[in-house]
Amino acid sequence: MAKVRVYELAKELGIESKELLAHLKDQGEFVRSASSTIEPPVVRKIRENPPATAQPSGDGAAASGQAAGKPAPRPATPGPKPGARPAPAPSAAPQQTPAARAESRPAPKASGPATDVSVSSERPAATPAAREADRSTPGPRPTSDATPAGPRPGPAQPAAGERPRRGAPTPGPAARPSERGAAEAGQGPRPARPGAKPGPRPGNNPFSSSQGMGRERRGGDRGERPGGAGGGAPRPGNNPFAPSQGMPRPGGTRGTAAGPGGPRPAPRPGGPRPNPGMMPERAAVPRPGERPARPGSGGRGRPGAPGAGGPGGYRGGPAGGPGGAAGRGGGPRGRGGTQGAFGRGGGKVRGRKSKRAKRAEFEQMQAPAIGGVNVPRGNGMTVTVRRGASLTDFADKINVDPAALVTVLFHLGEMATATQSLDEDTFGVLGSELGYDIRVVSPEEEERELLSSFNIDLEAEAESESDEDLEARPPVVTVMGHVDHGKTRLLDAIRRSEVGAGEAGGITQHIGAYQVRTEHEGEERAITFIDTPGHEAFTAMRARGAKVTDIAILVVAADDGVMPQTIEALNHAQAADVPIVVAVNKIDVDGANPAKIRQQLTEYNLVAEEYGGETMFVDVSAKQGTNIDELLDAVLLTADAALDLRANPDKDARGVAIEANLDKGRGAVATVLVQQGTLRVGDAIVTGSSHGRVRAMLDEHGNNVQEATPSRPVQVLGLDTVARAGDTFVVAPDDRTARQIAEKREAADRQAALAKSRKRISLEDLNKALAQGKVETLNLILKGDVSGSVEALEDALLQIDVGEEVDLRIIDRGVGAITMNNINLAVASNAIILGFNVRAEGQNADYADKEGVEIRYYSVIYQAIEDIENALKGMLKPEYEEVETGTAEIREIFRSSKFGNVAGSLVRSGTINRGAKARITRQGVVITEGLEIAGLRRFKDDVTEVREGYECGINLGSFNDVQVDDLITTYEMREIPRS
Ligand SMILES: Nc1nc2c(ncn2[C@@H]2O[C@H](COP(=O)(O)OP(=O)(O)OP(=O)(O)O)[C@@H](O)[C@H]2O)c(=O)[nH]1
Repeated sequence: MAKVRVYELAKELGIESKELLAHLKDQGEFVRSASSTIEPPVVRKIRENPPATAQPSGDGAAASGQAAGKPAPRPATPGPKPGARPAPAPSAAPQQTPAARAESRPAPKASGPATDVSVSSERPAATPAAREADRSTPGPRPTSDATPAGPRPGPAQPAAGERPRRGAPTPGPAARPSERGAAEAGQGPRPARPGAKPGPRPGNNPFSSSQGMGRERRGGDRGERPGGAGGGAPRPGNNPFAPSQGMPRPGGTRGTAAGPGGPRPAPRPGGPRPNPGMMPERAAVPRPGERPARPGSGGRGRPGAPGAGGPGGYRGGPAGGPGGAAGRGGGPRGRGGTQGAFGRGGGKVRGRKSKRAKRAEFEQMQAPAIGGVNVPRGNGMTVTVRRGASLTDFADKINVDPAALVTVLFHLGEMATATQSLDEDTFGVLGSELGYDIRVVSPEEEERELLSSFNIDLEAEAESESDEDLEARPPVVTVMGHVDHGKTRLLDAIRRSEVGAGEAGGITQHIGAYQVRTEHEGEERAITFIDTPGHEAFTAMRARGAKVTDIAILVVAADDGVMPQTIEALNHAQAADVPIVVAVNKIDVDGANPAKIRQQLTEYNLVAEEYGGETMFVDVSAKQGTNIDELLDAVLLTADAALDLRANPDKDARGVAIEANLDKGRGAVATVLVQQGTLRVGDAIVTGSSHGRVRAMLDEHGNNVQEATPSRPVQVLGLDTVARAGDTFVVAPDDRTARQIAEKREAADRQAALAKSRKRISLEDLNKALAQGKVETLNLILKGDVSGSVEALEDALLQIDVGEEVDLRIIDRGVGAITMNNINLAVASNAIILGFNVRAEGQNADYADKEGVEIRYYSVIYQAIEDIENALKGMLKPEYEEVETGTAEIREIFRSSKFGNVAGSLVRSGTINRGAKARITRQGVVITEGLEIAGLRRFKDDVTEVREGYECGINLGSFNDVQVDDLITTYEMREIPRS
């Protein structure tokens, strides 16, 4: 094709050659004269964009005429002239209009018109602003409820500015992005706003089919409609129930006046019908959890908030695109069903993770994997568990699966089931692995926690009390001392002194404690005495965490001197930080040497006042009642000097159960000592795991009392079960709370009992405990059948070379069966009991077991010594463990010439098997051991075993020294592996 010359083109364009020449030169073309040739691309460019004065003519006119004329007749663009197409902001409009006009012609590719193109491409950037301006003007938006849904300028702008650029009328690639998705097309620069007449969107240019405006136009048109017709059109993102509606999907397109779908049936001849392929990628579909659009929110979304504003929302595009404008308020209308089919259902299917699930996921990501399970790290967090807690309890506290903890523990070398009670050490191992500081709470803390869960906060109560609330209360005194030094007699003497004071009726009842009044420095003062002498009761209560005693009277017989139990009692009192008053008793006895007692006790830090110390010593005779008043004076002086004994009587009572029993006529009876507050008849009370309403209260004289103030012991009637000595009591707000506290305590006790099934301390783990510094002293309690063997055992044990690290102490010894007191002392002192030919039987054995006290039985002294020695050296190798299989009580003895004596017995527990090993005990003392059940009969039949509750005849072979009431215990020896 021949090259066109300047004059030819000028002629074609209907302008003068020199004008064209000048224009070309302005454009930078290398032309000299009218006969110069012009390169075809330049020709095309000029034809497309002739100089301003050019009049369309010929071909070019046809082309340009089309370009210019097309937008105007567009029926769907009500109002706006093409020139107004950018719908610019008012100020921008005038300048932009001409350019826009020019732009409506075929866009030049050449650099010259590029300015215009750029202007035009910028122009839409103004459009959103205009739209926003329009949006803000109350327009013909029909649905007023959609108003709040109006596009927020803020979020819409940036994206809006972007979008039009992409959709600029520049043919070619620039237009394509718009074409890519109906989403963009639909929302783009088109002002589907009331008042914002649809501007000259690129889509108005029928020649820019490749601009992607077809769809934009669709969207725009749709938008216009609803925009004009208002927000009634449900914009996808507008419908909170249709998360995926934001898509300009076919449904929307076709939808009634619905949002983007407010359709122009034929947006552009040949324009593609919307199809699912136009939908944005699936991932862009807003999910339920992401949709920001609430009803009425108009689908404006934050830029980039998926689903915020219809299509625009997906890509962070101009929020409030067509959907944004059109869809507001319309969600529920239109074709909700269709929307649901595409959107909501899909959203549901994908589901949404709850915050909790997300958090758990996050935590799991942070969790260490031990043994293939993930458990969140504690990062030093303190977790408290109660005694006897299990992995399940701990798991509950840190919100993990108990099974995971079982696995973790297993990988740490400890085997435990999820519900098994664990000891402190095991929790320690687990805690340090997982980063938790697991604290096994003490009984006191546990009690505090329990009560505070019922809004009974004893600490806060105490803190809130001012000095004015507190009133002086009598001291509570316990009498302790060595056996036969006169404790009981002294308590009697004190009680009698009260009678002597003229109390009507005297103290006739033993209720576990009593109060006496005495004149002290001209003032009548009361003193409360715990009527159970000996440190056993004292330790029993301490073992339960109860602190009852304010002052201890240590009774020492002047004719006997300081004895082991004197020291023991003294140690207990000092350990409990209880001041001591020494009663040097039996001064009436010949040979009594009170001075010697004073001198002996100085070795134990009890220095008499007359020797410059702080301890008051009073010489008394319990038998003769000598110096009893002086003793009471000394108690009060010591109390006043060493203690601040005050309590608030004006609150609900709190205290301790001193004694309890089941009375045939009155039911469960408990003697309680009120420590704070005032206990009244009718109060709902809970002590330990028993509870009830105080039906009546009796004092030590048997008199009914209506109320008991601090330090007052009273017998309480009305509890449902027998409380235990040392159980604390509180008055609860109501019966129900009292019952619930009792139930919780019972459950806690059960758990604690399970945990205690692991021994407090045993010879087997002694060496480990010593190594860990848990114990520095091995406390032993010796019980034997005769005093000679006990002494021999004690002497032998004390001669064991125990080294520097450990102290071996024999804290109690005695003759006879192992009693509850022995066990309580072992509990309080973490001691091991050695039974030499004696045993703990029945409930005592059960109690020891429950409390985790180890009792070792021996019949040969050297075995006991060897065991202790080996335990201290860490070399104890126990091979066998004795397991009791049954007990039978002898009811009758039948003499048989053929078999010898046959013991007619009742099986008390377990089973008695023929051939089993047996021992005979008489009142807790072993009579003989190593026997065998040689014959076993039920009536006339020989049997191999007899179960609990059945009677039988037992023949012990050649052993005939059986008596009625003897206990036959059968046992077997089981090998136990050492850990
Ligand atoms: N002569 C004399 N005998 C006393 C005195 N006090 C107690 N006794 C006697 O000493 C013996 C033991 O007295 P208890 O009061 O039973 O001694 P205890 O310390 O309570 O003894 P246990 O209950 O076994 O621990 C009794 O026979 C009393 O009569 C005293 O002051 N003078």
